[in-house]
Amino acid sequence: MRGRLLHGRSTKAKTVILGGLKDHLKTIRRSRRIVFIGCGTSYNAALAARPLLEELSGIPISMEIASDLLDRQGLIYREDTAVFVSQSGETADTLHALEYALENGALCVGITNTVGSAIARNTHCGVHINAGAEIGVASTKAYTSQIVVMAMFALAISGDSILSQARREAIIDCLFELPCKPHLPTFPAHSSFCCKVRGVLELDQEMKDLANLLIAEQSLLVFGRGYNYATALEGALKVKEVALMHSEGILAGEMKHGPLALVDENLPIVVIATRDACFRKQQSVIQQLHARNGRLIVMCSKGDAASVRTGGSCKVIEVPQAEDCLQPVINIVPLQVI
Ligand SMILES: N[C@@H]1[C@@H](O)[C@H](O)[C@@H](COP(=O)(O)O)O[C@@H]1O
Repeated sequence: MRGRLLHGRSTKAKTVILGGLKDHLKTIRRSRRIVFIGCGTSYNAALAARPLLEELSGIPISMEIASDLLDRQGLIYREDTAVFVSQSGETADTLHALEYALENGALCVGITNTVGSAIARNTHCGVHINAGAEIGVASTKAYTSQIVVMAMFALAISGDSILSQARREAIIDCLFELPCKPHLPTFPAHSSFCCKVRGVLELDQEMKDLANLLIAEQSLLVFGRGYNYATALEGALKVKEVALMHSEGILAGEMKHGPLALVDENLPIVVIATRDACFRKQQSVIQQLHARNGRLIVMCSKGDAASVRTGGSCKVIEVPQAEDCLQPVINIVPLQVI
């Protein structure tokens, strides 16, 4: 992740300025709902940002996979804000969904990586994620940058409510602690500056060793919930797209309603259990998977290995801890490396 994503957009005064949105913020805040629309990785990035968007905006947030919205001719109202998330800005289904939302009179916002793309040109306003070119077919740095931009979008529309001030400031502080390349003039000059993304990239060799163990497997499940449900979907998507191996992202809260039937001592299962409001629930999921002799790989926050080994042995990946809503930016990295 590059520092230029934040450049000039987030300040030491702890405010977020998104120039491409400033003339439309009032309309966005008055929306009846905000609908996020995308495909693949871009959809997953919006899903990762949804809890924070709901928390800070107080506006109902819906999620639409572009092709499904079009298949159903789903409802879009003139009082809606429709946000189109796309790395390339050219994905056919997302573009058609944009035409559809424009016809229905919604305010259309683009979040893209490609200046001058069709989505950037045809939306009313928007934000560029400045992630740099994605070379491979699988979006990686664009994913983490999209989450960061959507967190900044949430901060920008949340206004200046006193109630959420401490939360907003903690998120802005954490944004400064994420990047690998701290070359910004606006970066705080304190000595405890830490690059959390660099911290997680240090797991590179460990993840490659793990990948070698998984190479002969037929399938991999990834369990996540809350902020990290999207991490489970995106981790599984990367394994499919890049390793050409079957993989499924599973909402851990749905474990009892089907997925548990697949658990045995052979099928590898990644459980994302970093510290947040869902941690205890994930500990209970781990216990239930252990009870079925599941072959577990648990991702937890640094220092939590003992708390996740409850009731059995498993491989543990410890990652740096970030603010809960930005933890998906850290947690996806080991899965991308796999
Ligand atoms: N293989 C790519 C995915 O990696 C990408 O997530 C999706 C959406 O692309 P975009 O974000 O450019 O709209 O398109 C393709 O399916």
